Amino acid sequence: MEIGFLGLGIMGKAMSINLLRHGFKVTVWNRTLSKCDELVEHGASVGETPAAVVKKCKYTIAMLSDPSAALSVVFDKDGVLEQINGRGYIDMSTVDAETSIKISEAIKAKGGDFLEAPVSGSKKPAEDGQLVILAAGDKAFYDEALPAFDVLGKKSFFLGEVGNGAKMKLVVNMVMGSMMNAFSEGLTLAGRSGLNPSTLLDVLDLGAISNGMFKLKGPTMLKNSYPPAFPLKHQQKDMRLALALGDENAVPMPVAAAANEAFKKARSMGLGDLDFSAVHETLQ
Ligand SMILES: NC(=O)C1=CN([C@@H]2O[C@H](COP(=O)(O)OP(=O)(O)OC[C@H]3O[C@@H](n4cnc5c(N)ncnc54)[C@H](OP(=O)(O)O)[C@@H]3O)[C@@H](O)[C@H]2O)C=CC1
Ligand SMILES: O=CC(=O)O
Repeated sequence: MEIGFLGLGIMGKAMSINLLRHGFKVTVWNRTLSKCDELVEHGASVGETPAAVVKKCKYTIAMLSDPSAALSVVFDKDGVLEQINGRGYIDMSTVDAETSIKISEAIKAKGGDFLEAPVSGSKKPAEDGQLVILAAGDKAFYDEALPAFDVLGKKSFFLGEVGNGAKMKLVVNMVMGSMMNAFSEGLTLAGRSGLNPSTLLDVLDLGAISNGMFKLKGPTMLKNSYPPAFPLKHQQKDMRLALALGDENAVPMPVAAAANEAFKKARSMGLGDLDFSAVHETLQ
């Protein structure tokens, strides 16, 4: 079955290669078209525009940076809407519920099917097909897309109406961003107070707050090395969108708000394209 894929950044590249490796025929598009070349080497075809990809494929997946990119690819000239009638569209980007609902309504009005399906898990889980997929929208379309989700992820959740996937993803990343800041502060405090921060990593790993993120990011943070798996600018976008969700629901989130300030500071220091663990540098 032919699947379309729009957006070949860190995540989209890994995910589309994974689909190709598992026997799907994939047609790709990326705003910077030259990034499609590597996918062609893996067996993909290329569409010149989002509309051209959608026209060829039973359904098309998108993995784009933020709400404005997600809206632009759907609504602009040569965008998804022009060819969606009778076809499906799955937006796996991390956006807010309002953006997702706007896209869903436009696609349905044009006779297409829609799912939002943001993911938890970073570059390596994307490469290994170990993402956690947070889908919502048309249930029949979800069932149809399951063979692709089974390749991309280790578990898919169907969360009901459009918006619930976006909200779940933002809550998860709000917790993750707050944890990353607490972790950075802990590493810095350990070092400055005369402890060996590597020993702190061992102690944390043996206790009740042991987790994959500390284990994975801790050793590189101690080397002040932040190769981008999850770019810091995207983590700050997720904190911003999660805080807006908190505003809407009158949920006080002082911890997340403080973490957002740290990510903003990191962006102002020019660290937005590094991994989100580079927020550690704001304390150095
Ligand atoms: N990296 C991670 O660990 C994870 C990321 N996510 C989420 O997945 C999404 C993608 O992340 P990631 O792959 O890391 O991001 P990247 O920054 O690596 O890639 C972003 C992609 O969006 C495209 N893009 C940006 N702006 C536009 C636009 N205006 N019009 C069309 N295309 C555009 C880029 O195209 P171009 O190449 O031309 O710049 C690129 O293909 C984000 O929403 C992120 O929050 C979710 C889970 C994990
Ligand atoms: O959105 C990022 C992730 O690691 O999940």
